[in-house]
Amino acid sequence: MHASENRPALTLVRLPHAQDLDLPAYETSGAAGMDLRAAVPADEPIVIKPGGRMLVPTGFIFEIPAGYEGQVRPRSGLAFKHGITCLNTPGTIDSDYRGEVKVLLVNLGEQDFIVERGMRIAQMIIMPVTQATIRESDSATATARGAGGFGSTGSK
Ligand SMILES: O=c1ccn([C@H]2C[C@H](O)[C@@H](COP(=O)(O)OP(=O)(O)OP(=O)(O)O)O2)c(=O)[nH]1
Ligand SMILES: [Mg+2]
Repeated sequence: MHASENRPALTLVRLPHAQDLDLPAYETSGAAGMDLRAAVPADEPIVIKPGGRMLVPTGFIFEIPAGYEGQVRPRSGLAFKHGITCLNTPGTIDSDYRGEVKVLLVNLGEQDFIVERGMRIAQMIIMPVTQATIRESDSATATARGAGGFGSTGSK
């Protein structure tokens, strides 16, 4: 466990359809993310067809502390074994969002994928984030790179 004084406080609000689900938690002491579980009805699993996408509820509101964002990222095991990933990865959870966190899964595999209740479908990372001040200018300042990009410095 890392020193608690360095950890931002995260409040989770459990929604009625998540009553029996485990609270999202870090699975190991050094885990970067806490796993998110599918809050789908036990008798109505979600089926994601090959090439299809589905929005999967997690059953929780995350009150992300000011100065942080939530990032919803895929789990590598699901990606490797089933071709299941998050379509909009990393999903952005704003600190002022008070709706249920949902996970947009896409099936890049060849088989139907069945999302069952309580399945760990993605992970949530809490990251510091900054809002810039924004101003408009007529021209950009000069640099050595200039407008070069997309391989302009060579491949070796
Ligand atoms: O994977 C995700 C991504 C987003 N959200 C929620 C939280 C986030 O704060 C809100 C808006 O997300 P985003 O800004 O990425 O979507 P948008 O299409 O720009 O919607 P909006 O106009 O509501 O900002 O949707 C999720 O629950 N899961
Ligand atoms: Mg937005």
